[in-house]
Amino acid sequence: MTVENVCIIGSGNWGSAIAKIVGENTARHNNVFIPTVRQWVFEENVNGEKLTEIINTKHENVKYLAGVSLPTNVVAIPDVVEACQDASLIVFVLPHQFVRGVCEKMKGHLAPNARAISLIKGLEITPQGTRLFSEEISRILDIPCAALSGANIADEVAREKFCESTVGCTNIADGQIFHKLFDAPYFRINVVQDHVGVQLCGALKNVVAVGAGLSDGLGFGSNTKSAIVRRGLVEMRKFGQTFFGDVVQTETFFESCGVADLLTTCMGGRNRKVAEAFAKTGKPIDVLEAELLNGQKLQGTLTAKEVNEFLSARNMVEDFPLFTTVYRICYEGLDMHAIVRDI
Ligand SMILES: NC(=O)c1ccc[n+]([C@@H]2O[C@H](COP(=O)([O-])OP(=O)(O)OC[C@H]3O[C@@H](n4cnc5c(N)ncnc54)[C@H](O)[C@@H]3O)[C@@H](O)[C@H]2O)c1
Ligand SMILES: O=P(O)(O)OC[C@H](O)CO
Repeated sequence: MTVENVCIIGSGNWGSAIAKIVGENTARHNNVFIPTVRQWVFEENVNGEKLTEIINTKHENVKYLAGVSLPTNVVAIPDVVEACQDASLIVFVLPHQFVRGVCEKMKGHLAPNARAISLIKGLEITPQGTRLFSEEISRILDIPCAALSGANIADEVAREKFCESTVGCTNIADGQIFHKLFDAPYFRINVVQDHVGVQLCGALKNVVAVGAGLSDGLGFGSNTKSAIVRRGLVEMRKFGQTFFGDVVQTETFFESCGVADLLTTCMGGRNRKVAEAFAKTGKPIDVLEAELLNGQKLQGTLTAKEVNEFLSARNMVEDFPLFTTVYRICYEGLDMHAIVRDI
């Protein structure tokens, strides 16, 4: 059996939580994986010290996942080329706005047997249409790419509170390897072959979460939020059916990446939190992101804009009233009460 060499690209809130799981699993299954996991960390100064040095000495990402110990076999590296060299399994876990730039730097430096998995929740919009991040990574780096997504708020996963997640992988043998890399007693993995549906759910739920946060901020109750969640789920499935046809399976919406992630993100996620504050204060979203998230990045408003560009180009904004209303409230100054009036 080939021994797999793992690297992680990204070290934010989710990147750090997943590094804990991956580090634990490579050490446990040392007949399948080389125990050392290299993690590319976007270098920054934290209280006068380099974040990579803090991670490598204290074994804690004090900025993005404070209070959680990382396995000592996870090694932080500031140079992305050095981090990915010789890796056979590459885990991408970055805010979606940075993916293309980072992949361009990695291009031409990968091992011939490299395969990737994307944990990114977002969509890449191109003039031709939407592109999933697995496709964008495959296109730039010329390697196969699977996807992992689920009802996984990073802080809860890192504190080993039980949850599930979904791996979407068309190659069955690689799906089994990814199962070994991520599955843990507190992080149960189900592997499906619909990697498109897995990613579509992960991206679109963030737009619904913004709607749920607006509802909370305006003082509506559980019934209203449930209505937004239900309509969001309908639009997510419709988006999949309309633009990806039979490639996206209805069953995928019942996996952790589907309805479960939609629920958790609308109850406890960062998109919900910032949208609630937006409805309460009227401050610009980017100001609230900086004030409330300590360097973590919001995905839902950006995805709402990207989805709107995609739908506008096809004259289809009215077919997705919730996605469109979230966009108009966040970017066009539409009255926030439209979140219940216009959907
Ligand atoms: N946090 C969660 O609970 C969670 C759970 C599941 C999935 N996700 C998804 O995982 C992905 C990564 O999210 P996260 O929570 O790890 O990140 P995050 O929101 O904590 O983002 C901060 C990260 O972005 C990096 N960064 C900042 N500027 C950069 C630049 N110019 N170039 C490259 N990197 C830069 C920072 O160094 C840091 O690692 C997202 O798609 C998110 O939707 C997040
Ligand atoms: O905090 P959010 O809104 O980015 O959501 C986090 C995760 O995607 C929940 O699974």
